[in-house]
Amino acid sequence: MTSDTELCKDRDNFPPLKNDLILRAARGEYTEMIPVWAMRQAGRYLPEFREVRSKHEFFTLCRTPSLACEVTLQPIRRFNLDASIIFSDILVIPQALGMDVEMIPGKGPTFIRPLEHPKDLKELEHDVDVDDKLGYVYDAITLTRHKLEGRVPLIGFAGGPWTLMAYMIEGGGSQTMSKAKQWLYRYEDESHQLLRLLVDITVKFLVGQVKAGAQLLQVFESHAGYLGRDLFNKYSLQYLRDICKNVKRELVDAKIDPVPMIVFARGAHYALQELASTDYDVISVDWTIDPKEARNKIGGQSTIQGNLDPCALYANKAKKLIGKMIAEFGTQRYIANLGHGIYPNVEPSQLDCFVECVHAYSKNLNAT
Ligand SMILES: Cc1c2[nH]c(c1CCC(=O)O)Cc1[nH]c(c(CCC(=O)O)c1C)Cc1[nH]c(c(CCC(=O)O)c1C)Cc1[nH]c(c(CCC(=O)O)c1C)C2
Repeated sequence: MTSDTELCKDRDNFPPLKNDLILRAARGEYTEMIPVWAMRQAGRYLPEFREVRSKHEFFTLCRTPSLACEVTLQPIRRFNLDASIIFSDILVIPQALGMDVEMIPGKGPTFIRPLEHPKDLKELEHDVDVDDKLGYVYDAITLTRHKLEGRVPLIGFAGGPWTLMAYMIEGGGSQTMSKAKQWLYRYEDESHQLLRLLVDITVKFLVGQVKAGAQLLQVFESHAGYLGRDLFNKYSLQYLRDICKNVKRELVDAKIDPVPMIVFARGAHYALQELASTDYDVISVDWTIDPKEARNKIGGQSTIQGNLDPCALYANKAKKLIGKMIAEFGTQRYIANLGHGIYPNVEPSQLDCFVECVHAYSKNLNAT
């Protein structure tokens, strides 16, 4: 038996992939049924996650490859999902830049000393060795690729630069993002400086994740909706575009096949056309966007991911809502998902119903 410590470093002998549905959908190839996964599929709605979590602090889970691997696999054991996503958090990048973040029960991630003024940028570690600081994520990815035994592809991820900037300034969640937006209006140059720093680190981090075994990548620009068209175009779009372009270029330069990339700019209705003109292969949309409108705006060149309201899983007639979503998106160039992360009080059986319904309905539609 090879130990976890050895498997964490073995990037050469991954088991062959048995289910490539999501990769085919991302590349625009035919899929006999719609691939499906759920954002935050590893998490508190699963009793087995709460059990592990009760014994370990959140960031200890992220930093311990065997634990991160275990909670990544939990939803894969239970449901017929078509992708796994490595258990980690978008806030590991601010941590790598030298900021302390704690997970406070009932409150969520909290920065001990958020950025208050542009002069605080000097305190960040500008020459951070990403591969060294975040090597624990790479080890978790490599180990998980082995332990998945090729059942489904493994997704790596990072936060979008504006979303990370917002957390670094707000110090945690916020209703308005008014402190972070104040920077955008008042300290334009310093905002761009911070966003560029985040882009550089994110590119290295995502390339490192692919080298470690990630088979797709998703960028979570979860706070896009706070911006509106003008601020989004100025402070998010170009940086999201650069991340994708640079990750793909660096992989080609390193003679590694680029992997499909997904962008989730939550709330960015106004930017669907622009996002479709970037190099991202998949545009992920939230539940407030109408499927047909999304298709029209995004066009035929990109795959769409989304977008069931996470609360629709509570409905007595969830199957009907899932059927409607599939009928509207169609079965091709489509990855079924929720419009945002699954909530902690969802019953695991409700996610099972989502997965099974997507598969059954789409197989049926493809057969007719
Ligand atoms: C399970 C979990 C995670 N993060 C947090 C939790 C719950 C904390 C706990 O157990 O105490 C805290 C945790 N981490 C964060 C939050 C949101 C805080 C807030 O804005 O109020 C919380 C509660 C920050 C965060 N973290 C993440 C995002 C982007 C996605 C999104 O928009 O939801 C964001 C915004 C990404 C993330 N976070 C996580 C994953 C795991 C992989 C999976 O999807 O299964 C991923 C992809 C894991």
